[in-house]
Amino acid sequence: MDPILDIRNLSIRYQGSAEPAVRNVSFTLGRERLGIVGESGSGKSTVGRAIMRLLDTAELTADKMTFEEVDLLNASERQMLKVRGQRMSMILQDPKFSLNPIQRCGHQIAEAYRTHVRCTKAEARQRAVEMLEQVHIRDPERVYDMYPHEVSGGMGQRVMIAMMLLTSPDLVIADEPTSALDVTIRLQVLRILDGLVRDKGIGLVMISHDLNLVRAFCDRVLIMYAGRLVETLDAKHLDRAQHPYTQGLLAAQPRIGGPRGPLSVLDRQDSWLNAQGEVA
Ligand SMILES: Nc1ncnc2c1ncn2[C@@H]1O[C@H](COP(=O)(O)OP(=O)(O)OP(=O)(O)O)[C@@H](O)[C@H]1O
Repeated sequence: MDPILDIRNLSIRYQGSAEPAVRNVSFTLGRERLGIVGESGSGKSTVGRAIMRLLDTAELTADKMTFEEVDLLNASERQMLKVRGQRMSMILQDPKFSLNPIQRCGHQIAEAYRTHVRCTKAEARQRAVEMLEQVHIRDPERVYDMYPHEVSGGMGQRVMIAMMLLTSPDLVIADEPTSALDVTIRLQVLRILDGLVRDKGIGLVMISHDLNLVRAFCDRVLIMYAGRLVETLDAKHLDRAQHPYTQGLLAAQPRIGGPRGPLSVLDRQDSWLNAQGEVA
């Protein structure tokens, strides 16, 4: 089956920056959960925003960058408006910044529905309530009428996912979707995302700092370091990592139940990148 995403040699340089934020990154995505892991500033979110074509202030080059039949390098903004929000969606870390603070949660979902589908206000409301049910909100009529500041972080994140599901996207990019949530709520949100991959066959890109989370949740993992893709591994075979950066990340993970001792600290080496700045 053709991949949902096919990216070859993607490089991105922000205007005014001497160094590219992303260099020669290549990967494909099928109907699977793909993790992108790396430290802060390694370029993970830049890759996510590039796929959505949300980088106005950056120069982007690639040999190929396609989403299904859409050529993301050459698509017009008009085409992208149709693709973005309908066939591909993004979930960000904190719903507080994504939801409109002065509109009731359900109203925001209903209005989003009406931008895509011609229908009455009552039909849009009905659809919004159904979406809230789909993300396991127990009392959807009540949550429909709540303002974003009245719902918890986990509930807000589910409202965002409900909004995203309106158009049955094929690709979801989740950028640290659970970092602001406590452990039990995090599991609920992950279960919903997992259901989307299993039941609806979407492709999910999960951007995260958390190697343990990605290891448990994803099928494959891309490891980024200093804008480069240093390694791609099956999540269940992370322990077979060859690159010293990945090995260092794994060694730096605290282990519950293991012997206590000082946590290992990642010691970066210039030799991880060669003189041309490529992965050694
Ligand atoms: N709008 C921007 N303008 C200029 N430089 C930027 C911009 N956004 C990000 N950068 C730079 O690009 C590099 C990659 O940033 P990016 O946010 O993609 O990293 P990240 O791995 O997602 O980090 P984090 O985990 O902290 O979100 C960093 O050096 C960052 O400072």
